[in-house]
Amino acid sequence: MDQSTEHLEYVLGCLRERLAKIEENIAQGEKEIEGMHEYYWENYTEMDQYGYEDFDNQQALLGQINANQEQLLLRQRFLRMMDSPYFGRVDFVYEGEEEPETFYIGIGNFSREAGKVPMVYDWRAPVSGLFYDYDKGQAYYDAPGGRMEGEILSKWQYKIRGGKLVYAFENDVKIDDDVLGRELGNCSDVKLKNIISTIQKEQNAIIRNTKDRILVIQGAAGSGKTSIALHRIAYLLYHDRKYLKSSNVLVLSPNSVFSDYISHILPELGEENIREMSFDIFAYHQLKDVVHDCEERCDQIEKELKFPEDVGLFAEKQSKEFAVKLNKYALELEYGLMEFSDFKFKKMEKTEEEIAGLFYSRFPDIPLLSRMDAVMEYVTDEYETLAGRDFEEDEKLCVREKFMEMYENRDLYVLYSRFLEESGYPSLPRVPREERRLAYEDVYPMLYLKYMLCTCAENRNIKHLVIDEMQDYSYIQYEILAKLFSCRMTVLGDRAQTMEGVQRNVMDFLPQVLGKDIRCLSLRKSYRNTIEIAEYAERIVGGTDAELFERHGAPVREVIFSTVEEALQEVLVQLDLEKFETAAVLVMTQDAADFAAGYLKCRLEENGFDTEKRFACMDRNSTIFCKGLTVTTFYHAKGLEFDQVFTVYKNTDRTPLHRQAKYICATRALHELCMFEVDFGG
Ligand SMILES: Nc1ncnc2c1ncn2[C@@H]1O[C@H](COP(=O)(O)OP(=O)(O)OP(=O)(O)O)[C@@H](O)[C@H]1O
Repeated sequence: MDQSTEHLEYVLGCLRERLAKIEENIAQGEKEIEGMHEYYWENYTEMDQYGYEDFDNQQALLGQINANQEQLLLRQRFLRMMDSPYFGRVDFVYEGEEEPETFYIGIGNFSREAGKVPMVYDWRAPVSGLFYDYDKGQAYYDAPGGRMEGEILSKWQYKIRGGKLVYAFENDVKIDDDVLGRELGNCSDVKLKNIISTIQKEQNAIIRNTKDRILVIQGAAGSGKTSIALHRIAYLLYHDRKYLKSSNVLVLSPNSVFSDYISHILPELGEENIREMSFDIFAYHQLKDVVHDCEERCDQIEKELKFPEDVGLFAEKQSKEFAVKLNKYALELEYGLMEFSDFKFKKMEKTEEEIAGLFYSRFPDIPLLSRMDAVMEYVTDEYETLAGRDFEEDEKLCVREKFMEMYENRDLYVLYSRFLEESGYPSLPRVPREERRLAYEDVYPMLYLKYMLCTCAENRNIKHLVIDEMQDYSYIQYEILAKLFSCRMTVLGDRAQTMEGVQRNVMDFLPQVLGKDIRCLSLRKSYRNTIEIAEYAERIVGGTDAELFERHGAPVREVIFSTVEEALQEVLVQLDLEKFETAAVLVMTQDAADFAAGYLKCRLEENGFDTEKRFACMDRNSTIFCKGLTVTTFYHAKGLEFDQVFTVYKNTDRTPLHRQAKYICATRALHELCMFEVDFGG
């Protein structure tokens, strides 16, 4: 047995022992909990009348439950480590010492007994930085007690699966790229995978950045932005357990399956999953008292694809200039909207002047439409104190109604529509609430106006916000986000993947909106695609400054067909789900996706393919990312990747938005890409 295997056996043995002890602790803990329950039920009638004993019992029970929970989590981690206890090793000699120390690095800390020196270090521990940041030679890491300097004598990389050593390499011959190449050459694990064994130096600097409140990562398609953002969250959770819990982190996701797509990274890294939110759904919830329905981003994209010459006022209405106009309008409403009058309810009285005085002088900082509530509460409190009694509920309603009558109008829909008209834009249709469907171009401006006119509850529970695909959010959306969240942020994106005709660089305005303490870092190296695919994709957008990872594959196949059916027939010929785990047919519009999905599903079923399990047509309502073949639009495929991609488009699809769409499709492919054009004449 060689040294590597011997050490592995030794660590696995220790893990087994520790697991056996944990099992004992869990069984013992469960017994204790059961005993406490029994004791309680047998004795609760005799416990002291003040509840002290009851309280003590509850505390003890809670303590035991927490202790057991901790043991269960440890068991989970160590069971995972039985499969692969570590993936790296650094032999490091501290300055002034002679003997090197060996550090094994894995998914989590492991020591033979709780509190003893670890046999394996968590990849997020300070010492593990040596593994990611340095080759052999002088190196240092920053420990809580200060900087630790020394020399790396050797560095090793291991692949261990099912407790068996697949390979072990000493790392001074630039094996990094070999190992990474092998990892990237594998078929996708269906969902996004953790990359802890091959994190690159430039990526590590971002993951371990704790200094900057707002970190913006700009990077080429496939440069690992999403992966890094999630590893960064895992790192921050590990280093700041007291302040940050998984439930304090929120991801703004680009599509409805994204949450499923990233769902197993954090649990794999021993953390609980984080929350995810679609901004469009959030906006709808915020406006549903005012309108019946709101269009989503995908409705807007579909419109732009179908009627490219009539893109409407979308861009204009999301701009800074438009937000400035809305600000001005909100200021004008300060006086224009108010119709103060004398107030009288039973013996409670106030003159028009008194109310206006309170409104403008006492509560000037409260947004206009929420301010009258403050005035009402003030006046009511005053009266109730003097009268020595509180109003009944129905009286309160009556009082509120009278106060609210002092607004000429409180309907946000009407106010926004008036603004449009006054500013020279077409107004909104005058229809009852049940028929109000808000066009996408008006959703965020109306929400912006709402937050100017009504108090917006800042989301204090969220302490870290991740914004993926940052280029897809507009100025006005960032203004809204800034009002909602004042927490730390990781913002990531790629301007080359903008879903509009013109590529958007949000860094042009982000510092104005989020403040100056933004650090912007870029990732130039792209890992997802083979060289052939990446170079092809670059040509679509006229080049990017991405550095490509040297991994070769089949050339991109470009074929022209006369009908969509012929193109889809060829998809069936080329589709290789023996070789690949995931494949996708990506098209421009939802109609095209529905047609392709219907056609392919029928043909696949004729051939005995299990479409229940291995086929999906992904649309705005999908929430699961599946193995097998997915048919969807380019905009739903944002942020995802597939082993084999077929893009089917028409030869007439030639607008700048189509170009962006093709780029997004092409960069989704890991190993094989087919670009199928259908000749519609034209
Ligand atoms: N250091 C790494 N080691 C192994 N794989 C990596 C590494 N960095 C990135 N990858 C892989 O590259 C692919 C792209 O990563 P990811 O989806 O995070 O990139 P992205 O920049 O968010 O892409 P896009 O903007 O195109 O959606 C994934 O398969 C990921 O596992």
